[in-house]
Amino acid sequence: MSLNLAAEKQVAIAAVRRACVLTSSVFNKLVKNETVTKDDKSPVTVGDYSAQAVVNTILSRTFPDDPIVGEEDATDLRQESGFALRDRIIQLANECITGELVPGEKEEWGLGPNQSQSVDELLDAIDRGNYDGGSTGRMWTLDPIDGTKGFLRGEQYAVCLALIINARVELGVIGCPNLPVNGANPSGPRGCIFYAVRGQGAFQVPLADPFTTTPTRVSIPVLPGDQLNLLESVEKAHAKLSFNELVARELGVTRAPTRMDSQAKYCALARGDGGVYLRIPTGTGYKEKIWDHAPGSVLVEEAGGIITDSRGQPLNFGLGRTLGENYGVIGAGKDVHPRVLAAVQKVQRESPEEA
Ligand SMILES: Nc1ncnc2c1ncn2[C@@H]1O[C@H](COP(=O)(O)O)[C@@H](OP(=O)(O)O)[C@H]1O
Ligand SMILES: [Mg+2]
Repeated sequence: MSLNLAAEKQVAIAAVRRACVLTSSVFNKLVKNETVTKDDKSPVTVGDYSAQAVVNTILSRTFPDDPIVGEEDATDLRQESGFALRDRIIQLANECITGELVPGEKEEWGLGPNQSQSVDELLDAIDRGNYDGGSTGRMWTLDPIDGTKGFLRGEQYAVCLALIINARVELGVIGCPNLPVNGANPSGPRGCIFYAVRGQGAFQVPLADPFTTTPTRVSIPVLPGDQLNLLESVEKAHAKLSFNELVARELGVTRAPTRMDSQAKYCALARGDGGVYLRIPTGTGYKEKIWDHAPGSVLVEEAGGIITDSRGQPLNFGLGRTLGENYGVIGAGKDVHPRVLAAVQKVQRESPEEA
């Protein structure tokens, strides 16, 4: 049975859009600014905290009883050493919250010129992301800047929000400020929001105007082997890319892989930008976080795809803040997924040093 979730969807899209405006402006003000050195992580810290403050403020107003599993917590900002950072974050969050309403937004969501928040209110909002997760009831997952490395490079990153009910992802919204609106035209206009409610399909809307534009339904086309390519992380520490090469060979994939940071990969897969999402653990014991996969997985499933781990099991969003022991992630269209899974398992058997 499909839940309606119309109100949740509307609020989540609005929250993600606001957070994308905020993170884009942080990038333009701080990262492009010559005074920030290449290794300086402060823009991403400022962007992460303030975007989480904004999204959680909106969720607290609209769904006050829902817990939130968010990536950040405000402990560091409550110490004296964090006060300078805290003040920048509060200012940015309030600028974002008090921006004029756009069509589709409502003042009772805590948005608009009269809704400025106190320091304590915003720190408490950040800390509302400290829920431990679990297998029952409703909870939101939030990654305010997924793909922090991509954000700093001016490449792909995403603002990612999902609603999980009884361990099943029912709603996912992903904002991609730097993703081309049309995957076939990489130099064209950028900035999209993708969303899906389970049972209702997957959609793309422009980030600049998500409520008044007719949504485009996205789905994964049936692709012949020679048109497939692998969608994979940029960061070598996040996934075993040498394993992907062996799987590509096994599948007869001739196209070069597409490397991009963040859940923008799930979005690219969902709209048929030629791919198979493949994330094989590097063997460090790292556990995947639920906020890094919840919205992307429902989006791909609603676009007609399948998401499993390398055993062929569904991802388990009911174990807490992580997905538990890491068996990786495989995402592909329904027709292709069984072949990818078989190829992954074959490489695991035949090249155990890679598995
Ligand atoms: N060793 C590791 N293995 C797998 N994923 C990791 C990892 N270390 C960090 N990550 C996660 O990978 C995410 C980025 O995904 P991708 O590799 O697809 O771009 C990061 O999200 P953040 O950037 O929000 O921290 C982080 O949560
Ligand atoms: Mg992340």
